[in-house]
Amino acid sequence: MESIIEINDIVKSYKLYDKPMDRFKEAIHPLKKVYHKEFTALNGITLSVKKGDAIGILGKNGSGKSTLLKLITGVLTPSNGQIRINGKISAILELGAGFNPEYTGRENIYLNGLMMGFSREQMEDKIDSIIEFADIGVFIDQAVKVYSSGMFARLAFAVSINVEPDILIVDEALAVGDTRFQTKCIDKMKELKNKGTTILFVSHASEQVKRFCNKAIWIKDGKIEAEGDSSEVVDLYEDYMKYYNVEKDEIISESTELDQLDTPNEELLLPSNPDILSSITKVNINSNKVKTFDQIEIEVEYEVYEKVIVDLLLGVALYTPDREYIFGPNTHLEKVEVPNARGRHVVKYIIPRIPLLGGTFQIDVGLFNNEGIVCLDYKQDIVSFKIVNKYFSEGLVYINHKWEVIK
Ligand SMILES: Nc1ncnc2c1ncn2[C@@H]1O[C@H](COP(=O)(O)OP(=O)(O)OP(=O)(O)O)[C@@H](O)[C@H]1O
Repeated sequence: MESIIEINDIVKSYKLYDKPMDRFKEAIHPLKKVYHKEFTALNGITLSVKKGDAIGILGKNGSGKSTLLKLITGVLTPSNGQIRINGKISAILELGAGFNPEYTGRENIYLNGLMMGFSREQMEDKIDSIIEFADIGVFIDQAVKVYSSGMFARLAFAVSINVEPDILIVDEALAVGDTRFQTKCIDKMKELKNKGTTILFVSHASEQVKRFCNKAIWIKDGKIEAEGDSSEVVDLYEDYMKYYNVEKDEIISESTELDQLDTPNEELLLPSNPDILSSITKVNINSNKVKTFDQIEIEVEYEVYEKVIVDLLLGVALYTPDREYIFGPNTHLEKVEVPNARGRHVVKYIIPRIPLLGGTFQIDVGLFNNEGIVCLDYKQDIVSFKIVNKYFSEGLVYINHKWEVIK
């Protein structure tokens, strides 16, 4: 298949000056004295992106992700190497980039359209759907300098995904939007992906990359450390982050505390924040102390505040006390339908024979939509249980096995 982005051995170095004045001194020095140090942010990146790929870009802070995206969009030029782009790019880079702060939202839509090569007439056909998607009310006719980061994200998304790009670049922009808007954006991104748009997607939530992207690259210290199937690259990256205890952002969404939700009647609790579409209201476990091969039952009660939440899924994850992830199935992957209409629902998760050996284990419960990309509610360590046995084996988990004496 043809490649839409070809990157060949690019290097990007920045000049670092100790003082702003040094830049000026260097520019005017008659003997061309050097006042800067070189810092190489990207060092020999080679990458070929095929049309229709959704590529996740992983890497800890400062690893060079944004630099790579800025090179692809042409905001920066490489110090060395070549980039070949074979289509129209629409990018959501830093919030507010590409907007004129003095112009209104509406004027900025036209401005962005012009930069993308659309005429004013062509933009006139698109403006209503862009404004509807952004959904920022009267602010659309206010200067964007008064916008909140959430409004910026809405406008930037609305423009970028409504201008029929061949390549859509999203750098962390989803993180600022509220749940409802995130859902809308993911739906639209999926639609574009299905139509063959190539998507480059940076997210600190590596689970989002696993679920949305088919491929991923991991950038470490300005070089590609791993690339390939998104699930494999995310696992490698997560292992590294865990092993080196590298700080990373939590994926956990805002959530309401369970105790305040414990109501005796069947009336739905109204969330304090209209952005909450669904919440986990109770989690029970059948027993806090069991033996290996006993049955574990976890009952999850949750509420849906929308008429219906499309693709609602429930996940239950099992962890050791030091947050080693043991097992985390979800209803989407296992094609189980859970109730998703307005109301209070209860779903039971059953492990008929728990194979874990002794120890204390923690349970996380999460509600998501969009195949697990958008988190609606997440409760970490919500219940725990202990496994106590008479000594019969060692290790974390009992694995079926047999012994054969050969000689
Ligand atoms: N204009 C600049 N001048 C000097 N150094 C820069 C400049 N822009 C970025 N850098 C440096 O280059 C490195 C890579 O930055 P980049 O923003 O690409 O990383 P990132 O992976 O996108 O990080 P984050 O996840 O924090 O956004 C960092 O060490 C950063 O400090």
